[in-house]
Amino acid sequence: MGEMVDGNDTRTIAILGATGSIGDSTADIVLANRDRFHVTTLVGHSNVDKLAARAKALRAERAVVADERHHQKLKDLLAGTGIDVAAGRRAVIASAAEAADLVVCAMVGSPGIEPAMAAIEAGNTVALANKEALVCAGPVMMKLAAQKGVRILPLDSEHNALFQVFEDTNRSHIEAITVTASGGPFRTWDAERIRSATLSDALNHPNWTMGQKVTIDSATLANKGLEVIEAHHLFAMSPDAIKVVVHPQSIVHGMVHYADGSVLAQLGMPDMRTPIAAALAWPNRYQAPQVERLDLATLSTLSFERPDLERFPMLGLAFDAMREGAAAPALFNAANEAAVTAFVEGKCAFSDIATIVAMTMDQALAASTSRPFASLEDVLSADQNGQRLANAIVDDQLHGVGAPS
Ligand SMILES: NC(=O)C1=CN([C@@H]2O[C@H](COP(=O)(O)OP(=O)(O)OC[C@H]3O[C@@H](n4cnc5c(N)ncnc54)[C@H](OP(=O)(O)O)[C@@H]3O)[C@@H](O)[C@H]2O)C=CC1
Ligand SMILES: CC(=O)[C@@H](O)[C@H](O)COP(=O)(O)O
Ligand SMILES: [Mn+2]
Repeated sequence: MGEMVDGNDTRTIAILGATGSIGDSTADIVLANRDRFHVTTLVGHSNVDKLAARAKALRAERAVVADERHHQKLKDLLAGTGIDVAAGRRAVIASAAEAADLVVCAMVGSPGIEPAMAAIEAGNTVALANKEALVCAGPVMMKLAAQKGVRILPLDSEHNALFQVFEDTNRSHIEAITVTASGGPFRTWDAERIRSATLSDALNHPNWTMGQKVTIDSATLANKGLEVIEAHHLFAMSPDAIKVVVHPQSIVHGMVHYADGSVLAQLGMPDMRTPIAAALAWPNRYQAPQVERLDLATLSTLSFERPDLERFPMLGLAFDAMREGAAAPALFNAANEAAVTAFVEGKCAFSDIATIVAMTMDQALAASTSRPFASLEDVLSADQNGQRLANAIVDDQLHGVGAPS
């Protein structure tokens, strides 16, 4: 990536997931720093109206839609603009592999694994929001990044916070890191009420405006579980050195605990444009004029509490998966993706998400000897296996049991 020497460099940037929530925040930062970026490719899945509008607004070279059924419409929308158009999964992966100073990986879920790996294989710096890709591919992805000398810049707010602290301090004598959790919309709900939570309840995040899947993950605390595994790989921290604390205001995003008792933290308003600006500008700083400035005296209260693993079993399951290693994190993620889809489709109750994940992991791990992943194929196969098992549990065992009436 081009280093900022005089503060006037221009970075080429590709954005995968350009039409999503992270895509929105990334576009804001690019537009606020227009002369800093040259946008190569924007990738979306099916929202071609938004993709075309964004490609024009960001003056992108190319727009790629993953779902080929929308190819013609995208061509029509961008006719006469000079913006190239492509479609299909191969084109998405090829976009990630094109030379760019930064590839923002912000697709949701395991479909983002191969594009992220392709970007790293090509030697591109990756700005990673798509935590599921790293959770699934962990050691394979980190090994490839090390081999290729590729830096993975975290966009996830907590990991970006920790990255910022690490960048500014000596990375020795670290005892632990803390990832904060808002606690989600059900932080104060009792177990019975959580059991029958509706989709609209789950989408009512107290602090962050995000895509549907990560918002539901925040409600189950699966998001925090994924983030713990993400931190394990990104920062090479042992499972015992990764802590989670519930912090309902989402102002303190991450903390690093040192051997002398010091704890360094990064703070900011809950707005993804701050971590995105920090990652896209690294090792410098760019403008994020849209972000409300932090005023602690106005906020007045920052509170912290322990997570409750009984009401939120997904967090404990994620710690188990991280400690088990090998296929377990990919299975955890795959089962969660399938269970969240089932919940969204009304096929299971909110609390069944954890049941489906626990059953999937028990079945999968009992049926195979757990060996470390050697390749991307191992990762993709565990993902498919986890999705298949979880979907079978939804169809065969939970059918009609947990579904809301
Ligand atoms: N939103 C946030 O604040 C945060 C998000 N993250 C992580 O970032 C990732 C993205 O989250 P978010 O932006 O909220 O999600 P959204 O659902 O808002 O956006 C997802 C994006 O991915 C695209 N997409 C979905 N499936 C595919 C596919 N198969 N191929 C190509 N593109 C695809 C969508 O296209 P289309 O619009 O056309 O469907 C859209 O651009 C997730 O992994 C999430 O956990 C992490 C921290 C914070
Ligand atoms: C903005 C971001 O980074 C999200 O991943 C956030 O962490 C979600 O909030 P929760 O703390 O509720 O999971
Ligand atoms: Mn996060």
